Parts: sequence; structure tokens; C-alpha cells
Amino acid sequence: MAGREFLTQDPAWKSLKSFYDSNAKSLKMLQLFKEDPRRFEKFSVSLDGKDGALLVDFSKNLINDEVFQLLINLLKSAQVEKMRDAMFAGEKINFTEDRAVLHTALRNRANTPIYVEGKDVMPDVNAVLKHMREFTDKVRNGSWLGYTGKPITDCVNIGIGGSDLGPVMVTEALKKYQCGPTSHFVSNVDGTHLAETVKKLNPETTLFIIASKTFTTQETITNALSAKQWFLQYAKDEAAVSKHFVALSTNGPKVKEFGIDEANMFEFWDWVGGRYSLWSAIGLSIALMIGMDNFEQLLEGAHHLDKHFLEAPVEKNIPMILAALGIWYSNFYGAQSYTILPYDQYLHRFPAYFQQGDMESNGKYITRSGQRVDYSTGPVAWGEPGTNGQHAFYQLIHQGTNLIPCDFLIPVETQNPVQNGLHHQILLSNFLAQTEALMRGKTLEEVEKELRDSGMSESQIKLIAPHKVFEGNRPSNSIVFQKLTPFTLGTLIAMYEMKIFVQGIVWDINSFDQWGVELGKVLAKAILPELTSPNVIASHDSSTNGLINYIKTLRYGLTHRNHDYFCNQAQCLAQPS
Ligand SMILES: O=P(O)(O)OC[C@H]1O[C@](O)(CO)[C@@H](O)[C@@H]1O
Repeated sequence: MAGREFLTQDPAWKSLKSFYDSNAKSLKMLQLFKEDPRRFEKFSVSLDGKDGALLVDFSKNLINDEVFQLLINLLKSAQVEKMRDAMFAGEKINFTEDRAVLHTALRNRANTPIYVEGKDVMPDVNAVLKHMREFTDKVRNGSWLGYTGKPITDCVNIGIGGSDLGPVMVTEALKKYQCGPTSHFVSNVDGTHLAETVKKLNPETTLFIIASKTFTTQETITNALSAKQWFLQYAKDEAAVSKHFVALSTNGPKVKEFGIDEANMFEFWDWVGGRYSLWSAIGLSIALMIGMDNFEQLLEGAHHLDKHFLEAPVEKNIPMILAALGIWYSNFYGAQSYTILPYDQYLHRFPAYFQQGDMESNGKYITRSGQRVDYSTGPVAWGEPGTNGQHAFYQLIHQGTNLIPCDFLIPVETQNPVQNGLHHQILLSNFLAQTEALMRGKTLEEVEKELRDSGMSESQIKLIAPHKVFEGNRPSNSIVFQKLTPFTLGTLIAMYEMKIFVQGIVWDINSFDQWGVELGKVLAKAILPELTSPNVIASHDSSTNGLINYIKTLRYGLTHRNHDYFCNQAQCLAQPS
């Protein structure tokens, strides 16, 4: 799909820029709240859902009616709706990989036909869901037996990036719904990850799920081979592998080559991006742990958000509003990051999940028509659960020199009402207090009065007061839901996916490829044999040569003299003869 005129030339962009230049400094949220008692109603959207409503309050943002309208104009001018429809219709919007982007088909619970190159993908989607149900039911009801006839108690998902982060995040978030084997995850090629995981496990009752879209990812294949080796130490029979290893992939031939029975392969397709794949067979570890009914609830929740995204007008459309606000801060206020702050311990991997979701999608500087952007694109996404973050990095959010827009998320209802719900009341009060504090701040007059009332001398007040001032006027969204159910989690994940999609459209980048991860992979493959060769390495820059030779010196127990020798040799070899 062709790119458009440069974003910064768009009249809608120019209007925002001129508003920002002449009025941004005078936008004071506290004042805006005083002036408009209906600000909360005006700047919040509620989406009813099966497990209660999702409320997005965006009134604590640096906007007034005019800015909001200008932001909406920008989305319209960027043709977000047209691109959205193209994505849902299966057009190949990921043009650098010549692929459709159809994770929405995986959760298309309406089961309406969706065509890719003239073929309806829904029958295949439904067939894999059926396969997942049959398999997960068997494992959960104990009729799938390991090589010694025992039922499966533990599953280890071996995958990385999108083949790991989604399942990790969801199984943590929905721990309360566990009704099947316990899930474990091995992603890092650092042998420690596998070693520390399997040491707690019994090979007779463990199922390994090898999750890789391409089935060529170095880390995953290395971990999978080592897991198989570990398993065979005990089982001592290749035939036992089929009872303990299954694969989730788009690459049938590679799965076969690895030695996994085709009957134990759960397929997905090239139109499912890795970071959007938890809805596909990649979600098998989730379905095993929480059961297929709950997994389908997760899909239902995402589908519910998809429908909202498709049908709600731009000014009432939650992902579009969140995207527009993010653009306001990134591109006009110069914010370089934003935080996701879930006040729900079950969501402790939610921010990490969206680090890939956002940064691998929108960390791009080339427009769809191949030019370098002259504006910021994807911000850094980060965060931790509240209240922990309050005691760690909130200092910088409140008083640092960077503007950091925050998304606060919280369930109204806890699933663990410890001490009759006291813990949750405290959690709720902190959630509410933080967004209020960020918005209203604390003036010098307020601080001075407080210090004076405490009996402090005037000279001390002069010294201390500035440190206790909060300038406030710092933006946040409050995202409130009834309870963290599979349905609601599906809705929340899809909400951020679509927000990221909208931003990519406005920034005119391809949010669905990830060429930026390739160079490091290629260089690592070249360096691997150099680490084991006996030769001095001189083929890189002096830092990389120096580091390789230094590591080899230490690894092979050579003396410091050898290290100097390696450096000298590398320098000689690197010099042109
Ligand atoms: O599922 P695969 O093919 O093993 O890829 C894993 C991850 O690696 C990446 O390609 C990045 O290196 C991600 O986009 C992907 O989620």
C-alpha cells in the first residue's frame, strides 16, 4: 500500500503544531477541570462488555475541546479508518513482507468469511481451534499419557519474542483460572533458563511445546534440542518423544525435520505476526493451563474490542483516542516514552508484553514510501505494576524533567479479597491518588504554608520548599474494568494492539515487519564459529576483535600475556599489508 504525503505537511498536523506553539503552555488541567464540571463525562468512554464495562477516562490529559478535535482531524486525514478496514479485509498491508495482517481473523467469533488471496481463512482457523480443544482436553482430563503412563502435570513452552511473551503474560494474568497443567517458559538461549526450569520437572509428566513461527529461530531451536536431549536421558527411547513434544509453527517441513510428528503440530499462517500470535496456536500453553473454554473467552473479549474499533466513531473510539493522545505527547510535547502501570499484580508482565507489541511495531524511521521521517515515531514503552512502581520510579514521573504520559489500569473487583478486601481498597486509593497528584501537583505556596505550620524557620523554608513543589499538569489515562477475566483481558490486549496500529498509520510506517532485528542475528551467526576457532580474530573493528579475543583468553584459561599477544596479533592482522 503506497505511502502518502509527508505527515508534517498535512494541514491537520500543521493546525496541531500551530495550536501547540501558541497555546500549549496555557493548557492547565486543574484550571480546565474548574472551568468545565462536565470534563470527566466529556473526556471518558465506556465500553460495555460481557464481564462488565471498560471505562477509559482520558480527562486528565493536556487537551481541551479544540485540541481533541484537531487530534481527531489528524486521524481522519491520515485515513486511519480506511487502513483499518483494509487490515480487517485481509489486504496485504504488511507490504515489505507481502503479507496480510489478520490476527483479527483468529478471534473472529462471528465466523464471517475473511479472504486472503481469494481463500476464506476461517475454516482453517476453526480447524486449528478444534485441534487445540481436542488436545488440551485430553491433556487436562488425564487421557494424554506420558511415556511411563502418567498424566501430564507440567508444560514447558519453548519460544522467544512473540512466541513467548504473550503466553507468559496471559498465563500470569489468568493464574486464577488454572484448571490444567502448570505452564513454564524457556526463552533465553542462556542455558541457565532451561537448566533452572527442568531441574524442578519430572520428564515422565512434562510436555514440551516448541513455539516458533519460523521454526528457525536460533534460541528456540537450540533450547528445543537441549530439552529433547534432557528428556531422552531419562526416556532413552526416541519413540517417547511424540508423547512429550508438540510444535506450534507455520513451517511444517522444519517441524518434521526436528522430529515432531505432524499430528502433534498446531498450525498457523504467515498472516499472523509473531507479536500478535497469542490468539493463534501459539496460545496452546494458555489453553492447556486455563482450558479451551477460557481461551475462547479471551478471543471473545478481543473480538468485542475489534467490533468497537470497527464501528465506533473516531471521537468515541477507544484505541483511536489513546493513539491520538500518544501522538500529541510524542510529536508535539517531545515525550520519548510512556508507561503502562497496571494496579493488578496478575498483570505484572503486561507492560513487558507491550514492549515488543509497541516497540517492534513502531520502532521504524522509514515511511511507507521509503523516506526518512522528520518526526518521532514509536516511543519507549515501559512500566511495572502499582504500587511497586510508586516506590521505585514514580519520583521521575512526578518531578523529573521528562514528560511521561501514564496509563493506569485497575480492576474494581479483586480476585483475592485478603483481609476482607482491605488490600484492594488500599490499592484503589493509591491508583486514584497518583493520577490526581500528577494532574494537580502542589504549589510553592501550599508547600510553604505546610512547612510554616509545622514550625519550620523561614530560612529553612526557603531552602527546602522548592524540593517539595510538584508542578503537576502531568497527563494520565485511567483505565478501569470490573474484574480481570479472560474476556476482559482479551479486550485490554486488543485495545493496545489497535492503539499501536493507529499510531503506525498516522506515522506512515509499516508496523508489521521487524527488519531491525535482523542485522544482529546475522552478525551473531558469523561470530559463533570465531569464538571456538583457535585463531586470533581480526575481521571486525578493534573493539569487537578485542572483546572476542579477550573472552577467548579467559574462556580457554590463557594468561594475561596471551591476551596482550592476541591484541597485538589482531592489530597486525587488521593492518593493510
Ligand atoms: O516465532 P519465531 O519465528 O521463533 O520468532 C520469534 C520472534 O523473533 C522475532 O522475529 C524477532 O527476532 C519476533 O518478531 C518474533 O516474535
